[in-house]
Amino acid sequence: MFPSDSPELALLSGSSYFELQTTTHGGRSLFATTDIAPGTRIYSCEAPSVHIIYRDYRKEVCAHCFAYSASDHAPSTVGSSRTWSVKWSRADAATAWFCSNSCKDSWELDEASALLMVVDTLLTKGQARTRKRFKSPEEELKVKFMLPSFEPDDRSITQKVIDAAWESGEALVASGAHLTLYYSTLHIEDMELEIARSLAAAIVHRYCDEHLSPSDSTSQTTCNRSESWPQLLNLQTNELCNIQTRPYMLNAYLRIYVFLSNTLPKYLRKYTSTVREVLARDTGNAFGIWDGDRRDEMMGWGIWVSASYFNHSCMPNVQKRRVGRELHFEASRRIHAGEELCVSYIDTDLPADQRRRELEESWFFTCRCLRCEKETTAGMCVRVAS
Ligand SMILES: C[S@@+](CC[C@H](N)C(=O)[O-])C[C@H]1O[C@@H](n2cnc3c(N)ncnc32)[C@H](O)[C@@H]1O
Repeated sequence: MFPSDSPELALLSGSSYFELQTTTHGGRSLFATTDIAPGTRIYSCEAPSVHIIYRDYRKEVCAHCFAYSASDHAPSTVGSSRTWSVKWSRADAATAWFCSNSCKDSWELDEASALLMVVDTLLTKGQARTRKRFKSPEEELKVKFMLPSFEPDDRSITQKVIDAAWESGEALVASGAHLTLYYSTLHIEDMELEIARSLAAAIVHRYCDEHLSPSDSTSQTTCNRSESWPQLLNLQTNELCNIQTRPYMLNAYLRIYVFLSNTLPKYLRKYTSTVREVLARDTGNAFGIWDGDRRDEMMGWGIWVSASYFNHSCMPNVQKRRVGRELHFEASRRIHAGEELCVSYIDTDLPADQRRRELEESWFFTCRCLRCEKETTAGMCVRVAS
């Protein structure tokens, strides 16, 4: 059971349909405290604490409600360009697009919004400053050994190795001349820039949360970040299994850390520990922001902190639906008091071995849901019998 002042309980205390429990098979999970009729909205999570819309979609996805202008349901006001026409722009900042003036107004109420656009432009300019060529093979070699590097099939990754790699990153950031050379020859790639943008968004939100006056903190301006930083930190971390599965990601993470540490304005640099903290939690806790129900295109992703407490089942009883910025969770069948409330993270029509592989490779866990347990047991019986 969770103490009454635990961050998890504070976060989920609004629901009369469930309680948080610790399971033997899959960490913390939500359990029904009452019988629930099909179609009942069990929970809504207001807005992501961290999110990113990929650059390629910026003109087509409303910066506030994530409506997609090129979807089948787009209103006729969207012209042949298939982009939204309501804009927010400023000389030293990236432009934001909206599906309506009311979305623009709501977005502007959050004081982090304009700052994010300024930081976005700094990052784009920063990327251009990382494109210097090496003066000589010796210089290239020198830069190569400034940070540790991991190969795709590296089997040596332990928590100690990861900690040491991050310490090297911090030392490089503190190093002056080495940093200047490393940074200018980084050649930050577009996907790394996207990750850097999402981490910069988390940093800006932390900064704004700390610098909002107490009177503001109860106003509408903070409603988009009702789930605060300590609650995000309380999410399960997947750092070790993520890096053990994809060691090369650590190379990218360190490069992004150095890039942000040297690109962000000085007043944001004190928050660069956010980079590792978010990267340890986004894998396994983030939800994709998709274009619609058909899930053809992922336009970005976000962490809706309280929504991350729903475990997975290959026979789910809860359906997740995004409505604008909100995530809604509804009973997909009759649920009895005491049942675990689960959504599905993957396509549950896949055969057992494919589901298992996808959950292990992309979500880093072996599924212990009732269906998988049954199918595994049945498989074992068949193997014994044959
Ligand atoms: C989004 S989090 C869900 C909340 C998590 N249980 C916690 O304590 O923070 C996903 C993680 O929960 C666990 N999990 C979720 N569904 C599971 C399942 N069906 N079988 C085993 N573990 C599961 C895995 O550790 C997975 O990485």
